[in-house]
Amino acid sequence: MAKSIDAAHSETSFFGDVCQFFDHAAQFTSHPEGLLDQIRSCNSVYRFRFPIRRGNGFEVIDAWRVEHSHHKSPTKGGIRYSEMVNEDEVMALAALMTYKCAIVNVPFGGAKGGIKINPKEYTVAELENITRRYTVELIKKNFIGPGIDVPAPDYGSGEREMSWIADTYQTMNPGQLDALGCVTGKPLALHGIAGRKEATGRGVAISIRECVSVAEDMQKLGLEAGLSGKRVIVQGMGNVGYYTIKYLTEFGATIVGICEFEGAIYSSEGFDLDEVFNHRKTTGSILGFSKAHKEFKNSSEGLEQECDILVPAALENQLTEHNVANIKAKIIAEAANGPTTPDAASALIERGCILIPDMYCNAGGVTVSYFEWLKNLSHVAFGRMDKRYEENANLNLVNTIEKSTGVTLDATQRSMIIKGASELELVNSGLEDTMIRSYHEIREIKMENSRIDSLRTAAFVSSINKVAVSYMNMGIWP
Ligand SMILES: NC(=O)C1=CN([C@@H]2O[C@H](COP(=O)(O)OP(=O)(O)OC[C@H]3O[C@@H](n4cnc5c(N)ncnc54)[C@H](OP(=O)(O)O)[C@@H]3O)[C@@H](O)[C@H]2O)C=CC1
Ligand SMILES: O=C(O)CCC(=O)C(=O)O
Repeated sequence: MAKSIDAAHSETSFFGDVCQFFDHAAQFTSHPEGLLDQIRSCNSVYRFRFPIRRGNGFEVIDAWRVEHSHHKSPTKGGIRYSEMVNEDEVMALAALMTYKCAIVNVPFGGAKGGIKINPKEYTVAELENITRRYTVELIKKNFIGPGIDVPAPDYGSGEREMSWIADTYQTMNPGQLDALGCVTGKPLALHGIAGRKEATGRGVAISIRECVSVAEDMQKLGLEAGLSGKRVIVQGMGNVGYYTIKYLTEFGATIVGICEFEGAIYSSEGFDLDEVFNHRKTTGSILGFSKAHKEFKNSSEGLEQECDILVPAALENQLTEHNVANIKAKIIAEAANGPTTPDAASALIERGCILIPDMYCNAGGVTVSYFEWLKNLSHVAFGRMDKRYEENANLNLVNTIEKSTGVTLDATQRSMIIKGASELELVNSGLEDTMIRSYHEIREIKMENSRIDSLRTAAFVSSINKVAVSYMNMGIWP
């Protein structure tokens, strides 16, 4: 059967790349081509334009929302604010959301949004107008709602934009009890959830920690198991990159390189995240940091320096046929969506590198978004009902044990045992469990079939199978 128009996208397009990875993995499944075509294609592509007032005139803004798959509702995915955004990119990112949610068992279909602006060139008031008008356009076409399609932050957007979306949706839907579940990544004060801002980076760090914990796999790379002392280069110090560095450092890794838009820095002794962050904030550039041993005005040279692990956490198409030969890392952790082209990925795999695929590696964000959505639907913070109950039960247990054994715990031991879990602790525990479990799920799929060449192929096999089961169970209506 002929492939859909979507799948036939140019081989050089980002969506084409995602379809190429999909098709490679699909050969390890037994689904009919019609079903595979349904899974692979984007179900709804909404492209729209709207005007905003600017200076003495007005400007027309291009925007998109793509719902890739409705095998589960709502659909879910961030909104990218970037002057480079285009329809192909939003389609690719929406498709990745479908596979990502399936891998980590988050019960959503995939979606993504895009607004074609460079947010740095707009005032806060203009950004608010753009975001609110974008939301209204989604409402008009039924492309947003707690049970329909739930946006979140992505490149160029964050808590502030999510607040404007929530407020606009709530205003346009007075009395809708679950209205705040229309978007995730909101600030805590607007019923966001503790830990969402850090979640993607935290999840990336956990995915890497899990990967390097498998001694058998590390031995093949000539590396010791464990993160301690592993040299890491991170590209992008935005939301995802910043928290990835923070948690990798906490887990014992050494950040030897950081690459940003304007250049890259390298130090074999490792960087302190906040020193570099503050230097960039004060001077406007990562370059000129006094503790760097080397610096590169051409940022991509930073990716090619000596390290064990490379974490692209900025944008797609960073590792390509043009630079892959110079990459020294043995492990590539795709914190960004789509940072490695299919050609570069094949070269890395052939060389024996481990590639932790984006659709798993950065799934911590949507995992915690799912927790936020659940919190919004239940109208109660996690831990609120049971924290005190748990503490009282633990206290009774400790008292009973002390009494029967004659051993008295000191104050620190007592409070550690008695303490009930806070929302943040529950969120982090759910995130950690999800990332660890999913890593081994995809690794197992790879190990079970020697023809499956990479964790990405295994991840696609896992998600194709899960989405296929949903579609088969749903049947076709009418
Ligand atoms: N936010 C989230 O929860 C999730 C994000 N992702 C993905 O992670 C990636 C990063 O997103 P996020 O951190 O949210 O975005 P941000 O906008 O917070 O940060 C992106 C960072 O990357 C830098 N950057 C951009 N281009 C380059 C480049 N060519 N070389 C080096 N640095 C560059 C930016 O620099 P500057 O400051 O100069 O603009 C910025 O510091 C994207 O691919 C996104 O889709 C995936 C899952 C969830
Ligand atoms: O948190 C979410 O819902 C989605 C985040 C996102 O856009 C992504 O994972 O790429």
